[in-house]
Amino acid sequence: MTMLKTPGDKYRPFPLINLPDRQWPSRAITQAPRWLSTDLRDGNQALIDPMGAEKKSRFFDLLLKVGVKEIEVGFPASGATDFDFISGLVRSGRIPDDVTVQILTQSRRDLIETSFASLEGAKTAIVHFYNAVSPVWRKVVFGMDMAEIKQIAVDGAKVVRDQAARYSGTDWRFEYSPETFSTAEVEYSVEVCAAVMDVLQPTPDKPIIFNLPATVECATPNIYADQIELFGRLIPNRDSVVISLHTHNDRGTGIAAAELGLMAGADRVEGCLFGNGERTGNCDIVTVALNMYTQGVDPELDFSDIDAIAKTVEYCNQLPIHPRHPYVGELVYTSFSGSHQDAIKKGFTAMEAKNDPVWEMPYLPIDPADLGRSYEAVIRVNSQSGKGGFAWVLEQDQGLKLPKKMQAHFSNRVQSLADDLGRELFAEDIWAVFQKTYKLNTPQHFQLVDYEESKATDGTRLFAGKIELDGRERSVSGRGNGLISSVVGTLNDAFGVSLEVKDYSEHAMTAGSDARAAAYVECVTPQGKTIWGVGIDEDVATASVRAVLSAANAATEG
Ligand SMILES: CC(=O)SCCNC(=O)CCNC(=O)[C@H](O)C(C)(C)COP(=O)(O)OP(=O)(O)OC[C@H]1O[C@@H](n2cnc3c(N)ncnc32)[C@H](O)[C@@H]1OP(=O)(O)O
Ligand SMILES: CC(C)C(=O)C(=O)O
Repeated sequence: MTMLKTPGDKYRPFPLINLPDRQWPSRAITQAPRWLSTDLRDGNQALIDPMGAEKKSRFFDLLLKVGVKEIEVGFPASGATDFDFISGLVRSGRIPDDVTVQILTQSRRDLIETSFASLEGAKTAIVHFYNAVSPVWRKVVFGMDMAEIKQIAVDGAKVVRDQAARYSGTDWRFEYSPETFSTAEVEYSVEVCAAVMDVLQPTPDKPIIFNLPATVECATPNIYADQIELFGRLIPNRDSVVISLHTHNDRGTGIAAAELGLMAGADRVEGCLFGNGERTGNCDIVTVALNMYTQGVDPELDFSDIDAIAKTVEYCNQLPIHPRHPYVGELVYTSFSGSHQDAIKKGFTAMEAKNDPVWEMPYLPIDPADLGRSYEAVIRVNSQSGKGGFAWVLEQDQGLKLPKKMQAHFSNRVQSLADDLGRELFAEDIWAVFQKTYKLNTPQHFQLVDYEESKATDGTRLFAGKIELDGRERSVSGRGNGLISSVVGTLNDAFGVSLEVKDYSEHAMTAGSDARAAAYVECVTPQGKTIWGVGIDEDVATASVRAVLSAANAATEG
């Protein structure tokens, strides 16, 4: 078999929904929905090895920490693992008062009865029952017509109602899913849901949750939004109904569908952390929530330590999270390419300089620090990188802020190293080549001896010390530009090294090394060659002398 030249022979386009006065395209998401985590159910049923009690327990605690208030804890009728976990959880008293657990069952008497038994003793709980309603399932799975399918839902609702009356100590809530909603006729789903309402008699105080799943995502997300908006218009007693979204990601647009569904009037979103779930996964509620956050809307979920959350999720699911997964992947805040690095570095400088917290950052839609990520990984260096890349790494790692012209000078060295090694350059690679280029860790040709610094009455630093070469020593002293001129003059007069200083800068160091000041000097030799010198020292005046000596060493060593 190969891909068809005429796929239309095999596949049909999804029909559009006739909703010319649709409202959702001009709406925005302005508040957090109710969130339902289905990690322990839809996520769990999609795992190669479903979670046992220990992993389920850890996941449950994680969800509490994140702040999820409604948690689908399992499918009690699936077997002892889920039943025991759920009944154990209920009896343990580990369910906080503001958290409601939910279970799922097919709309079948025996399974519903088992499900209620698992929740016996709960203060409050949501019983979620479902049956598929769309044409292919009606025809292929059930071999039933529309009336018979509706009857499955109604019969299930009756069992749910009667079981709730039997276990009257619990404040029961109900959720019904017309499974495969997004591939069914909306009017028919409404008809089935209305029939369920007739049995369960929801009220505005005790509404029923209608979960409208894109069980298999088969259309663009605008169509799902149309279906949700239409359902909301047609369902009777809308104020007694909570509309819940449950999207899957078969076309890769499960998150977009949930977002458009919220714009279309839904109240609640079901999904899994980082999008685990059947086939291509459920809606990733982390991404939906953080998308809201980056629009200035509080999602009411806490992902401040996203890496710890990811670690627990990976452990429980035994599935890795992709390095490019939105918000959490290892590489999602990292730029390797030169122009991105340049823009990000400028962005951080501009953020430091401005006096308000509004995030204006090229290429980074969210501040990684909000999710507990450091800025270190924001820029990494390889052969695709530019000046901004290594300058950032030297600044983060060593506290050095290279002058722009010097970055251009050092750039060739970094580029050659990256090309030679054919791999990422780490901070230690860049620091090593920097030290080598500016003679920082090699035995110095010109040495500084017997030196000290003091503070002048105007607060500037005064330097006094000696330059030494091959046993010959010459004293230099002074401060600021005068000191640099004195060193350059001494090098010329006493040692025959002629350098003209073109540029000089210095700064206090805030990261990395123990030293506290760095100085950079751009010199030109009589032959017109540009040489940069770097000095690092506890004191700024000493750093500046060292910078000139570093240039002199480079000039004399060739
Ligand atoms: C889209 C979703 O994610 S839905 C959730 C799916 N999750 C799970 O299935 C996980 C847990 N499930 C299980 O462990 C098992 O399916 C069990 C134990 C619950 C039931 O197992 P079985 O009794 O073997 O039934 P099975 O699930 O295979 O369903 C087959 C029968 O139920 C019928 N059925 C399927 N879904 C439903 C439903 N929602 N309501 C009523 N009947 C249903 C089928 O038509 C079929 O009937 P048939 O035997 O007359 O042809
Ligand atoms: C049972 C429903 C909610 C479901 O999991 C789905 O349709 O994907």
